[in-house]
Amino acid sequence: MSHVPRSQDPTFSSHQFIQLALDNQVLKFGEFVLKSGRISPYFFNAGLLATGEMLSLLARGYADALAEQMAEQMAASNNGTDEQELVIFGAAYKGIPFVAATAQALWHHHGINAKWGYNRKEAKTHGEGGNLVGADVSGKAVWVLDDVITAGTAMREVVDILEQAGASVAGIIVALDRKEKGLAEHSAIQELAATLEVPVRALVDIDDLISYLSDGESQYKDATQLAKMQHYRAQYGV
Ligand SMILES: O=P(O)(O)OC[C@H]1O[C@H](OP(=O)(O)OP(=O)(O)O)[C@H](O)[C@@H]1O
Ligand SMILES: O=C(O)c1cc(=O)[nH]c(=O)[nH]1
Repeated sequence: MSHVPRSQDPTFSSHQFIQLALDNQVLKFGEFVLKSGRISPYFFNAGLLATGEMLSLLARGYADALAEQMAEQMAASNNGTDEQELVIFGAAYKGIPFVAATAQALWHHHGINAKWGYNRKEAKTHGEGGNLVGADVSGKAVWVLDDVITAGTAMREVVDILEQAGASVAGIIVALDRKEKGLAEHSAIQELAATLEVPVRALVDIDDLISYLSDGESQYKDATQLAKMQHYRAQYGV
């Protein structure tokens, strides 16, 4: 087992992330029923980002994107002298480990002491009760983190949960944007950005994956698979 000191941790690279995701079956090809009911020829199973290397790389991606957003906001406000509070929120379930790892990456790599929390899918009826865990989000503008966005249903649910808790959404970051139709003809990300009037970002998207798979050098290059993905995109993609 090799040890890479933290100071040498790589910055996020979409190419490396896709390579690791393919090598570890996080990205799989076949026939998958999605939350939206769509039948997809590919699936991103973020539950299999189950090593320290992959979790660290992903968390670095979220953290770098958040730090960039914070720097932009600071530059835009009061000559950059305002101290900005950062509250990040993981969407259950897969967003939960990612928000925790991102809070650590923000601290280690950017010196940002973010507050973090997440939701439970089933409200707890004993002890502290409720469906929110971690930092108090009431009255806060919160960045939401999730693994993947398809039709946007999960994200709309999280937005509702946060609004009911008295929070607002400051922005959204997902690891993978499948670039699919949301409620109408625009993509789920475009709809959320327009409705909430906040930045909505993805670390990688389906076009990155398709260009990776189309690369003649890639061991995963597969014309049949690519054709299936293009066919699916023609049906549901934006
Ligand atoms: O944009 P959408 O069409 O809503 O699809 C994407 C959502 O689907 C999955 O959630 P799911 O509830 O299936 O999984 P999880 O509980 O394992 O996070 C995924 O984690 C996203 O949150
Ligand atoms: O739309 C979904 O349900 C979905 C798509 C995907 O690629 N990965 C996932 O976990 N869920």
